Amino acid sequence: MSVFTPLARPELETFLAPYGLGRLLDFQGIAAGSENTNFFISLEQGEFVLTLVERGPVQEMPFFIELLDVLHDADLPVPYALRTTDGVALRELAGKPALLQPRLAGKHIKQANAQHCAQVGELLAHLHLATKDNMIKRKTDRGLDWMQEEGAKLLTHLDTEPRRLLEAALDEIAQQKVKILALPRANIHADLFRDNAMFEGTHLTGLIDFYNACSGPMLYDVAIALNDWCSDDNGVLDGPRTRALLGAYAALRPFTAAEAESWPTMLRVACVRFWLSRLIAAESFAGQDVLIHDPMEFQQRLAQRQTVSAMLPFAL
Ligand SMILES: Nc1ncnc2c1ncn2[C@@H]1O[C@H](COP(=O)(O)OP(=O)(O)O)[C@@H](O)[C@H]1O
Ligand SMILES: N[C@@H](CCOP(=O)(O)O)C(=O)O
Repeated sequence: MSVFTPLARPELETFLAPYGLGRLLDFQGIAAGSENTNFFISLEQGEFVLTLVERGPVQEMPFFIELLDVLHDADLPVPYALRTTDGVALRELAGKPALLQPRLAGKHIKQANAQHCAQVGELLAHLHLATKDNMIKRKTDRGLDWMQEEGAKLLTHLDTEPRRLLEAALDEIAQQKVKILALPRANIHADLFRDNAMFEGTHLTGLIDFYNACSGPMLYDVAIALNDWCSDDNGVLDGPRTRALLGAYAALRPFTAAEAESWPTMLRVACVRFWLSRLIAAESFAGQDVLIHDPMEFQQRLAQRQTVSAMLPFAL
């Protein structure tokens, strides 16, 4: 489980009172998630999620709150910080920054099909279109510099084969960095995995967990999503799901020629990002009661992305 900070009913009741949403009926810690403490909260006036921010860029909470307001105002299905009757969005509980958000309907899906992937592509394009002309600047703390720095440190922890794979990827990042950073930018989710989307049947009801969101190349966001939504169990990209996600995205925001050229590199960079963060998490949380994702999954995906056959549909 990942409830890092347990809460007692009286402190919750005191915290929730200023929202004016009625009495606390029930609350339950959420086991899923690996970064923050989350609770499902039932109040007389509805269902909510309380998040205590445990790690990561705590000082940048105003960015996340502003971005979610922008996306909510653009009618995208995202949570957003509710305000107390005095208008306060970011509060503190048990010494941690705390937010109350509406609970989105739906649940995560494990097995994605082409219909799910098309909706993910469409929503991702809407997210980028809603922010690309008024991007709220935030440099990611897990960008190319971070990959180069952490990757170099981790090389010595790896066996020969994965070390060669990572070395080649780090060399490519060094060579392609300028090109990657010059690609078209917007605010990006940067972690659009299956466990950050909610579905009712094949209908995408929401996107959650914006704590990796930043300003960055839109193509990077597409590559991150594709690597999770469209990989098979061997890390190979599945044709129908890949075409569905890319086609739905490009129908709303056509890719540029520069993006098409950088596509194979971007798929590899997106693998490196999560291979490294999972290796680091596996080392730092070993033996603890924290959800750790398997680093091997991204090692395997990176190995499979050495040759990329899926072309990016782009506007001429
Ligand atoms: N607004 C929300 N609506 C519905 N469920 C949510 C919402 N926010 C979080 N959850 C639930 O909590 C779980 C963990 O949330 P997440 O933001 O992914 O945590 P973490 O930041 O720790 O990874 C999600 O998998 C989801 O089930
Ligand atoms: N979706 C990621 C976890 C989130 O990344 P992090 O760097 O914020 O831990 C994964 O599956 O690895």
